[in-house]
Amino acid sequence: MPDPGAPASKMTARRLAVRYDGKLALKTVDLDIPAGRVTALIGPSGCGKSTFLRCLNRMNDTIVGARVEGEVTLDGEPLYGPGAIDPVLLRSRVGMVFQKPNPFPKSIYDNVAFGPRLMRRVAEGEEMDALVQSSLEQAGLWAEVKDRLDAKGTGLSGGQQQRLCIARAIAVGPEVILMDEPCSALDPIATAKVEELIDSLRDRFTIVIVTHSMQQAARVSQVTAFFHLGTIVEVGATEQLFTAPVHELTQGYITGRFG
Ligand SMILES: Nc1ncnc2c1ncn2[C@@H]1O[C@H](COP(=O)(O)OP(=O)(O)OP(=O)(O)O)[C@@H](O)[C@H]1O
Repeated sequence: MPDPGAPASKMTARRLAVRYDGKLALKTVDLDIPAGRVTALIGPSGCGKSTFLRCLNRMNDTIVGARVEGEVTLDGEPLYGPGAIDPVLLRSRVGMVFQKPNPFPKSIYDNVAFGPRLMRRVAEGEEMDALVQSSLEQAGLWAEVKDRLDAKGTGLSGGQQQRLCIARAIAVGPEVILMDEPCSALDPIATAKVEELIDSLRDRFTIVIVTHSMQQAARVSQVTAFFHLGTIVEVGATEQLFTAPVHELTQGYITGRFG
């Protein structure tokens, strides 16, 4: 029987398959992504985690030779095929934060204002100032940069740059934030800050994170999906998956026997 307390699915994937130059990288994956939760995607290198993540905001469209089959929905609306959401609108609803912090070579302020300006979301001046401030506050960076908003974003530390990229993603008002190994280029202190931030954001956003660190998945996520050779072997509540995995392959991976 369905659990009445379970959150609704914000996004769903059905029979999702991806080929690169004809070679199958993701094989008929089904996954429900619950609203207002952090979903972690784990698994050995090359198992298809990033490929899956990129399907959730059509980033695979930008890769020559990539072909996506199957269905993905956002609040029930299709991302692919007839009646699909416009990809530009989709990327404002489903934002992305990459492995390596990639601020634009612009001021801290202009980094955050970039998306809202492009989409003509808010007027310049007070309204934009307020949006920049609130985005930086939500990303836990405001206190550190409020006196130097004109300084280059690229001059910040790695951890600050990654939080700036999160502020930039937040500024366009997304509903879902995808993160592809967002801490892999950061030191442990910067990592801890970003992890705290992820936890604080899940009230307002649905988050999907690819991580190589099982400790990180256990710390930040409520749901974990274990990928292996292009398929999902097991998905469930994070605590359950790490303490009592059902599948032998999951057990092998989380105990470090392979991967
Ligand atoms: N742009 C691309 N062109 C061709 N093949 C690709 C491309 N991106 C990924 N692949 C292949 O698709 C498969 C899945 O890769 P993907 O990067 O999604 O895995 P991953 O689990 O995220 O790996 P990692 O943990 O190492 O980042 C791999 O065999 C990879 O070589």
